[in-house]
Amino acid sequence: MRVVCCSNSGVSATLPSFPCPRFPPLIAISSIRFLNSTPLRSTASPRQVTRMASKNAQQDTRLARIASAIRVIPDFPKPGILFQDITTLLLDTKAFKDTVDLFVERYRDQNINVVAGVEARGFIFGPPIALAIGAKFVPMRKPNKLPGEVISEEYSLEYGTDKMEMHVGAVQPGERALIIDDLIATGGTLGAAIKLLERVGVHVVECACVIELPELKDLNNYIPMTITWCIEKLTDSINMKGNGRDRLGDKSLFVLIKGGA
Ligand SMILES: O=P(O)(O)OC[C@H]1O[C@H](OP(=O)(O)OP(=O)(O)O)[C@H](O)[C@@H]1O
Ligand SMILES: Nc1ncnc2[nH]cnc12
Repeated sequence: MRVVCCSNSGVSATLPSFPCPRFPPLIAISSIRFLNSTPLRSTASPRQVTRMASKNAQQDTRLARIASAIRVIPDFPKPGILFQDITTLLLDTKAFKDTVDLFVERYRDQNINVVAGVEARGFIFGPPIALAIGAKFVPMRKPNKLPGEVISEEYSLEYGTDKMEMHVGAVQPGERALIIDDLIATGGTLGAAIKLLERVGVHVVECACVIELPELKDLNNYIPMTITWCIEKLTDSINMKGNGRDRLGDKSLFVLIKGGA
């Protein structure tokens, strides 16, 4: 999987993971990571360089606002989970608009016909993006929710399995799709959405999420390995190469914010 973090600017924000009191206030950003920075081309004129620099600064501000509008609630829905709560992002009209705008800016010239949103939180971000880029919105639902004929795909959760469904006829072979969800953890959910669309001949251009969580199994893997290997893995993570690279196979993933484990 290729992971792209707000690659237009080369910037993504990082959410802190820290012990919080229950229902903490809106979090502050601990750091902003500069990733995949697009080098300024030597052929750019001074005016172009200034314009690019000011665009990057504008995107930094937007990502900082988005990151600080996401609330982290420890031990929800069960002990040990740091829940990334995007409902507080929806309360901040500017941060919500910035979130939608960043996706729209990336996808509006990509000839995308379908925005597929994953239930439930992909239904929040998907429709405004679909409307803005002139694509139809297709809901990817939990089982037994869609009334018409469906195709379905089973996928693994940490414990057990789940199923995702899509209406037959909602998409056509050859269409170009963007898959939207709020968050990627194991990648099982997005993987199922990719399979469903590809089974009916749709080209999945990219998956996009607001937040990416690091894969816990990656972190566990650090423990028994050699110090050199650990340093390499950590360097990869810092450069956004290691984390979650295999979660979606070779499919590209675009994320705005890196959440803590
Ligand atoms: O990458 P994964 O490990 O598959 O996890 C990510 C999924 O988990 C959450 O949804 P959840 O299943 O909690 O459903 P909900 O949005 O209906 O609450 C989240 O909104 C993603 O859809
Ligand atoms: N930590 C988390 N916060 C919010 N949604 C999630 N889905 C899976 N893990 C999650």
